[in-house]
Amino acid sequence: MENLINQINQPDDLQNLSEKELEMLCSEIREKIIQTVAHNGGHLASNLGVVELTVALHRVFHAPQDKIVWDVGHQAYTHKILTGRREQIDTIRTRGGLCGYPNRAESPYDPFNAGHASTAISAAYGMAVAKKVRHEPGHVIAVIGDGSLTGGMAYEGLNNAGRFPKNFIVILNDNKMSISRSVGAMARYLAQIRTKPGYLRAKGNLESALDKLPGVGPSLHRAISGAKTAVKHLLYNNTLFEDMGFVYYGPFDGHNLPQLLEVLENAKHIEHPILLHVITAKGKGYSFAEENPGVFHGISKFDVNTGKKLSNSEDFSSQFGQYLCEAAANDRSICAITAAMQMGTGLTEFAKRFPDRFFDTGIAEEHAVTFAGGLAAGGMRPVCAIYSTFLQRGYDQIIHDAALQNVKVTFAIDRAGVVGEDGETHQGIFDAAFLNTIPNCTVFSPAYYDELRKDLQTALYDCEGVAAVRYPRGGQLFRPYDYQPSGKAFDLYGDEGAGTVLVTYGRLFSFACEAFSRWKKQGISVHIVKLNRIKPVSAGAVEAAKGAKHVFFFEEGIEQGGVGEHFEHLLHEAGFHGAYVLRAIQGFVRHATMQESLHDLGLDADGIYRTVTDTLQNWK
Ligand SMILES: Cc1ncc(C[n+]2csc(CCOP(=O)(O)OP(=O)(O)O)c2C)c(N)n1
Ligand SMILES: CC(=O)[C@@H](O)[C@H](O)COP(=O)(O)O
Ligand SMILES: [Mg+2]
Repeated sequence: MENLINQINQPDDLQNLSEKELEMLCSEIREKIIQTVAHNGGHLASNLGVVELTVALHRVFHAPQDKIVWDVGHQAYTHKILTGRREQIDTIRTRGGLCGYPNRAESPYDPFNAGHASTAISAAYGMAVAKKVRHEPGHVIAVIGDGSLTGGMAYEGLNNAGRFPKNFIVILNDNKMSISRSVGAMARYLAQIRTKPGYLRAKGNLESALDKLPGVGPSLHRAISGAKTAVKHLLYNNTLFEDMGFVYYGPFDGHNLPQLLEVLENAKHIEHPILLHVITAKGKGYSFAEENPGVFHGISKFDVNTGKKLSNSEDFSSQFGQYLCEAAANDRSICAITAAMQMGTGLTEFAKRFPDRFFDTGIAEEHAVTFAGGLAAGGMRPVCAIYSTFLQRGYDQIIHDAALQNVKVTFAIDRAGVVGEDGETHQGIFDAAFLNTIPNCTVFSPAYYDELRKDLQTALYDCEGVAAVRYPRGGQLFRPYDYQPSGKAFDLYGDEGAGTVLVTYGRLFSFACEAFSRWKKQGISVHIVKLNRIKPVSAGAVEAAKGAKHVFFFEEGIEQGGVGEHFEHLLHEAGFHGAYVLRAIQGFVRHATMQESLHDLGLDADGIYRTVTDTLQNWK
C-alpha cells in the first residue's frame, strides 16, 4: 500500500482517511520527522510531541481560513508536512529550503512568523479580532507550550483576550518541559490541575445533566456558564484560565487521536474563548528523545540508531560556564541568571555546583534583566546569560533597570552574530547596535576563549554600571601564531604604517587574518585594528586608523547604528581624510549554515579578501 503520508498534499486530504488511518499517518509522520532531523538537525522532541494534535487540528479545522498560530514555531514540522510542504521537508533549515519555523512568506498556511516565545496568544487574538471586525468566517487557534506560558506576553494576551471573540481557541500543549523542566509557580499550578482529570468529567456530567432537566436545565446551564467566578468556583473548582474569561477544557491526553478529534469538534461550537489543556510527552515515539527531551529539544545531526550526536565540540558557551564556575568558587557574590536557556548558555554545571546562586527565570528575559538589577542593588554580582536575539526583549530593562540605576550587572550575550540554521528570528545581529545607544554600558567582543575569560573578568571587576561580553555560537576560529592579545581595548596586527587599515571585532578577526596571509603573499600591506572593547571605542584604535588612505570596517552585525558607523564618525572627528568602506549586515538574514551565511554576506575570509582587493584595484 502506498504510504498514507504521500496521499496528503493539503489538509483537506485528511478527510479521506479513517481514524485508524489517521493514527497510521501519525506513525509515518513521526518516522519522517526523526529521519529529517537526524539529517539536518532541528527541533526533534517538541515536534514529536504534537503529531496527533496537529493532525487533529487540520482534520477538524479548515486552514488557511481557520488560522493556526504556533508559539515559538519550533514544533510546526507536522503542520508543514500536512500543508503542502511534505516534499520539501527534507530541505528544512537548509539554505534555500524550508524555514525551521512558520513563515508567512513560505505558505498561506503560516499566518504569523515565529521563533521567539510567548507571542502566539497576542497574534492570534489580533487575527480573531480582525475576523470579527471584517465579518470574516473561521476560527483562530493559538498553540502555546507550558514553557512559553512562563513568558509575560502570554499573560498580557490572555488578560486582553478572555472576553472577546467566540472563534478564538488557545491550546495549552503541556509536556512539563521548557527546554529544561518548566519552572515557577505556573509550572506548579499546571501540575496541580493535571492531577485532577476528574474536573472536566465532573463539569461535563453536570452540564449534560442540567441540559436534560426539562424546562429549566438548558437555561440554568447557560446561566452557570456565564456566571461570575464565585458561583463557578463553588460548582467547578475554577481554574485561573476561567477566571481570566476563558472556558477551560482539560486536561486531555494529547496522543489520544479519537479523543482529540472529539474535543476539537466540540470546541468549535462553543460561543466563548476557549482554553484546551492538552498533555503530551516531549519526544513521543523516539525513546532517546523521550528519555532526554532537553538534549533532543534542538539537536544537530545525530545517528538515529544510537541517538548520539555526530559532532560534539567545545564552544564559547561551555567556556563561559567554566569561567563562571571558577569565578563563583572564589566570589560568593557572583550569581548566574538564565531565561530558560540553562543548557544553551553553558550553565548546567554552575546550576549543580551553586544551586543557591543559580536562577532560571523561565522564558522571561525582561524579568531576568530587572531581577539582575535588583540582585545588584542588593549587593550581589549578577551575571545574566541571555542569547543576543532574546535580549532584544530586555532593551528597556537594560536602560531603566540596570544602566540608569548605576548598578553593576554583567551580561553574557551568547549567540552574538550569525547563528545559522535557526535563521531570521534568531540572528544575533542587533545587540551591538542597540547596546551602542545605552549610556553607562561597556561592551566587549572577544574572538578567542582566553579573551572571553579576560573580558568577563574585566566586566565583573573593572567596569562601572552595565558591562556586556558578547560571543558567537560555536567555537573559536583560526588564530595566527603571532597574534598576542594585549588584554587592552584593542590590538594591532599586520603591517604597521600601511596605507590600508582593516578594522573589525569578534570572530571576523580570524577571517581578516586569513585574508591577510593571502595579501602578504601578494606583497599587499594591510594593518589590522582588532577592537576588543566595542563600546566605548578606544581613542587609541581611532588614532591607529586615522592616518590611513583607506579604512575598511567589517562587522558581523546590523549596519545601521552599529560599531562601524560609529567608528566612521569618530574617524572623521579625528581628522581622517581617506576613503572609508563599511561592510556590515543589511536587513534580516535567512537560514543557512553559519559558514554559508557569512559567505553570502561577504564576511568570511574570502569575502573580506575580495572586498579589500577589488576595491583597492578599482581605486588604482
Ligand atoms: C523569547 C524566547 N526566549 C527563549 C527562547 C528559547 N526557547 C525556544 S523553545 C523554548 C522552550 C519552549 O517550551 P514550550 O513552549 O513548553 O515548548 P516545548 O518545547 O516544550 O514543546 C525556549 C526556552 C525563545 N524561543 N524565545
Ligand atoms: C527554538 C529556540 O529558540 C531554541 O531552541 C533555539 O533554536 C536554540 O538555539 P541553539 O541551538 O543555538 O541553542
Ligand atoms: Mg513544553
